[in-house]
Amino acid sequence: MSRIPHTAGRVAMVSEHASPLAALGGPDAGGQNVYVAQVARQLARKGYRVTVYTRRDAAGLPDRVTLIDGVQVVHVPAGPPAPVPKDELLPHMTEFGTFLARQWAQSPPDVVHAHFWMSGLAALAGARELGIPVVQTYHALGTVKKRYQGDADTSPPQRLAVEEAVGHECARIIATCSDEVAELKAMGLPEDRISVVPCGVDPDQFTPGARTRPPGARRRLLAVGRLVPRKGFDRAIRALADVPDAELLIAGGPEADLLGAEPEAARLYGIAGEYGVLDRVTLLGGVGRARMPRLMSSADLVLSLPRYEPFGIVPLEAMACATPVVATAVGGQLDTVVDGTTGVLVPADDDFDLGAVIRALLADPDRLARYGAAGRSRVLGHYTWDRVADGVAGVYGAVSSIRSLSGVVR
Ligand SMILES: CC(=O)N[C@H]1[C@@H](OP(=O)(O)OP(=O)(O)OC[C@H]2O[C@@H](n3ccc(=O)[nH]c3=O)[C@H](O)[C@@H]2O)O[C@H](CO)[C@@H](O)[C@@H]1O
Ligand SMILES: O=P([O-])([O-])O[C@@H]1[C@@H](O)[C@H](O)[C@@H](O)[C@H](O)[C@@H]1O
Repeated sequence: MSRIPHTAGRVAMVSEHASPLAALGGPDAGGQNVYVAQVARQLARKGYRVTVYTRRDAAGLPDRVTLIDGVQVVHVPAGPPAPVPKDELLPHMTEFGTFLARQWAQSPPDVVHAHFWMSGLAALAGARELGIPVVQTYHALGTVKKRYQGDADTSPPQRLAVEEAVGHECARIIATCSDEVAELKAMGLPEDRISVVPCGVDPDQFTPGARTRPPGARRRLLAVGRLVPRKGFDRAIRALADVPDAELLIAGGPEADLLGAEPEAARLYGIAGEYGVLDRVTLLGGVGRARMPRLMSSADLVLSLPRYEPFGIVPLEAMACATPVVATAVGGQLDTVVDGTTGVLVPADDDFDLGAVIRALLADPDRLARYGAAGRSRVLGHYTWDRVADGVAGVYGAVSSIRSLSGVVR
């Protein structure tokens, strides 16, 4: 592709805790980081100039980093220049918003795209006086998190009210799936200001690979995500007890040699011990982006078993690798995984006999191959980051003076 002149418009993305430069798999680094990095890259390819504002979480970071031509990442001073759990960041959003207001007064973007509720707050603080339109993507909703996590939810108490206020004030909300639209409507947010644009996958990075393993090797089940209880890795471990000829790999968390200090890793190994499958479960720790496609292609099945999931990028990555998915019938997985075509949707409730579903699939190579091929073709048709960026650019065009160049600049 030849170098593209940047003519389409200036986009400011605000992603307070989720940097496109971060390593993935920890409690606060996952899908939002991937989304921001990928959409920013694709927009730049289409001719937009994108600046991503994310919190400075280490003293030595440069003020500004070029991600690729057309995408800059700015490290915003807001709170201590050290890691802070995202649920403790709210008090630093005033400083974040003041920084944005100062930057944008000097050099205003055409549109601001805020990611997560706290970014919405900071983005509106920076953009309000200047009249710059703010587009909001929540990635996760406090109402849903509270419903499922109850007292275990460590979000600050202001989250629900701020989330709602941001939704009322922003120019447009981008929801990622129909389930999220229903949740937003239940919050009282106006449907006519909600656009649905899903998340995506890079089909050139995530490609089908050889699934060959040495003779006699166990069948491989894989689960991937931030190493947090709500991702349902415990369900995958319990199901493994009913699938005698398989191993389960779990990717997520810090680097493998630091897993020992991770309470969630200890909890999962404890469950594996209790169910007698310790010798067949391996926690890999955080797996880098370069290794992920090969890992996903090496699996016979990817298990995505969260109790709730706003969207879920992991099933798309598996499908792009032609690996069938067993997923809980929740959130965005209801849109992406087609039951009986690209995988199997299972109830999120713990009593369901997951082992039986997995055994039946592993015993049927034709079905696995069929589901894998259908998954790949589904992501190519609906879920590439390139398409996602077109959808996002369409929303920018609707709320700002940016002329949408989707489909023109390639
Ligand atoms: C609870 C919640 O808020 N979930 C949402 C969150 O992402 P959340 O982080 O929960 O989950 P996702 O499955 O969407 O994304 C995880 C990403 O991290 C990657 N990964 C994970 C572990 C690892 O070791 N290495 C690695 O690269 C995965 O390959 C994937 O690309 O925002 C996403 C983007 O809106 C949504 O799709 C999720 O529904
Ligand atoms: O699951 P959760 O704790 O609400 O919040 C998550 C963040 O911590 C994570 O960084 C991000 O990638 C996800 O999109 C999601 O927003």
